[in-house]
Amino acid sequence: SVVGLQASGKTSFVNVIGSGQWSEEVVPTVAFNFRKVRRGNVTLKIWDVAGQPRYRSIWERYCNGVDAVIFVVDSMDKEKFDTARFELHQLLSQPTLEGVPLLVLGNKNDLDGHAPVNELIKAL
Ligand SMILES: Nc1nc2c(ncn2[C@@H]2O[C@H](COP(=O)(O)OP(=O)(O)OP(=O)(O)O)[C@@H](O)[C@H]2O)c(=O)[nH]1
Ligand SMILES: [Mg+2]
Repeated sequence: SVVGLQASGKTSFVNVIGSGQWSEEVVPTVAFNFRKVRRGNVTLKIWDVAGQPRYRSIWERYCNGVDAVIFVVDSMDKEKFDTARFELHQLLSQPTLEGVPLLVLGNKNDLDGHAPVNELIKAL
């Protein structure tokens, strides 16, 4: 399951994993997208969940029972780190998520001025 604030780049990330292609033509996700991606003998079933405030309460439903959660952060958007931190910790405090592996992915690090990893760790 891929979650994180709106415009952090979740759908773009899943597109790149799925088709190896980057597109500027990405629209904000409504609710969620489901995508199956095959890599060798592995099939990834990916929930790409919407990040706008009204959808955040459904994250838990898509994270509950998965093999891993990826929390995507826009490492350029420092003003949203506090909100990202709040939402991440809110999600992790759900009893249903106990023991689920988590990857925090600092995205948009192609842009000049993005927060380095240790700043992201501190902020989140
Ligand atoms: N420079 C740069 N831009 C990115 C990157 N990833 C995504 N973007 C841009 O960020 C914007 C939002 O990307 P989306 O993939 O739609 O973000 P999202 O997290 O799926 O957003 P929601 O579906 O609304 O939750 C788009 O304009 C993307 O082109 C990246 O790694 N670098
Ligand atoms: Mg999206």
